[in-house]
Amino acid sequence: MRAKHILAIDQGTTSTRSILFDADARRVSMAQSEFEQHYPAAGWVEHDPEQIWRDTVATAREAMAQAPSGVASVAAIGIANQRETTVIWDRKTGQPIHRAIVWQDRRTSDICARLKADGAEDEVRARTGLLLDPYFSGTKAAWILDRVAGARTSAERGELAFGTIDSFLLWRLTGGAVHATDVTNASRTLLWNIRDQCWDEDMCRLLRVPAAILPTVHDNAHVYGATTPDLFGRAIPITGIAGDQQAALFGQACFSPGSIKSTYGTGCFALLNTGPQAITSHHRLLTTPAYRLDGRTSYALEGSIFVAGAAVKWLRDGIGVITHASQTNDLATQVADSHGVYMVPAFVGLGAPHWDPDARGAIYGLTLGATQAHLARAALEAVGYQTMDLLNAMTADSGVRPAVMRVDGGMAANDWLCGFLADLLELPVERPSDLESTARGAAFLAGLAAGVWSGLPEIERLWSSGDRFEPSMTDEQRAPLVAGWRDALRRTMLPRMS
Ligand SMILES: Nc1ncnc2c1ncn2[C@@H]1O[C@H](COP(=O)(O)OP(=O)(O)O)[C@@H](O)[C@H]1O
Ligand SMILES: O=P(O)(O)OC[C@H](O)CO
Repeated sequence: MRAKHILAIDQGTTSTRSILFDADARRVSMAQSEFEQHYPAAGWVEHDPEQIWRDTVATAREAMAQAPSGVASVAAIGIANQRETTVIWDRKTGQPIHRAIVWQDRRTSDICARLKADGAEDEVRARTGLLLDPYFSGTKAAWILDRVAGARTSAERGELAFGTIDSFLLWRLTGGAVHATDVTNASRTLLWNIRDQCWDEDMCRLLRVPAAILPTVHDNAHVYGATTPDLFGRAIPITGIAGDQQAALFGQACFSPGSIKSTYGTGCFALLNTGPQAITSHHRLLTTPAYRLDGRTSYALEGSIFVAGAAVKWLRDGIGVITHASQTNDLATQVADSHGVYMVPAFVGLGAPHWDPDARGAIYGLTLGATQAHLARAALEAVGYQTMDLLNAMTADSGVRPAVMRVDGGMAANDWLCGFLADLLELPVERPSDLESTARGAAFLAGLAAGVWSGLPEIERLWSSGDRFEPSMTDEQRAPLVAGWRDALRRTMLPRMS
């Protein structure tokens, strides 16, 4: 093994992880900290940026301390982050002026509905690859500027900085020296023009976000800056940044057009690499940069499902049906089917391909025979059905039916889910030996810029397969299950459609 280590910071929706990788992309050490979710009103979700910052520093220190050679061997840092989550801070003090508004937050759905009614959506899609949905950062930033006293004026004077979590962490890690982000995070704001590769003045005007608050945008593998020496004992270069889902695509070595990965964390995000071509979706998927290296962009079609593991978390924390997430695997296996129970996990609205911010979760088909096991199975099945809907939309848009689906994220540890996915997608599902693809992707990007790895072919060779799940369900078995899902989905959206 060569001596160089890369520290990857994976700042996710529910936890902050720091993982040290060696030059063979093997995990050396890891530290993780779960943090508090704030729900100040129905449909609102916030995080405390100070807690995220404290956890980032603490987990990074812990991960490096666990390694035999400590901080000394760390060649570079890579950051992957929950995307869209919005922070605005004071450039002078470095203090956030409001709690971070999380990607799941629906508070700006009225603003989006108004813009849609004004006919802005086609233009928005053409410029940004996105749709008008409160998911993205732009309307969240405008909301903060409107609600915090004096913020809009300060923003226009250039006194405030906007960033997704990567940007906020970069600012703090560099002691306020660098206000930057990468192209994947920029592209989730509704303010970044994916074709011209610049902040879009018209979009800034439309969403009322002053350009003065926006960060500089770079390639994913880039020397962004260095940590202040007081943090970890010496300055460490920060040389890779990507939104977590793009980082996972990179960590899964999905470099060729037609390769696809699906990450099952809080939500589920499937990204299909479409190469240098930015495909416009006709099925309400997102067009998004997958990564930009040496100024060359590879694009992806993305399907975003807002609730995957979060439904399992709700079974555990919300209604106490289970005490541990992994129990869902055993429960699903105990029963022959879901007993006609369907869960539509629209807890924070529905993402792709429906984009219905006002839909809410529902459980259908309950009879007196329904048990805890059927409920757990229905929660897992819902994740499968939603992934199937995304894959069908991707195939319709791109003409590509991938040969295999690579999966990762905390929920991909669930064998039953992986088997059900293979059956529904009618594709082999491949799970890497280590599920931390997001962190590995951030490490790969940082390692590329730091000279630890020479290029994509070398990284491709470092990817290692764990388990493979082959489809075994017949069409006759699949058809009624899917019909039941379609019916449940229709019922969930129906009350507001009529
Ligand atoms: N064995 C399992 N079966 C089902 N769900 C699981 C399992 N293990 C973890 N999860 C779910 O996965 C999520 C955690 O995955 P993770 O990748 O850490 O999420 P994030 O990065 O979004 O914080 C939680 O929502 C949890 O409920
Ligand atoms: O925290 P995750 O892994 O669910 O990812 C969140 C996404 O980046 C939101 O777009």
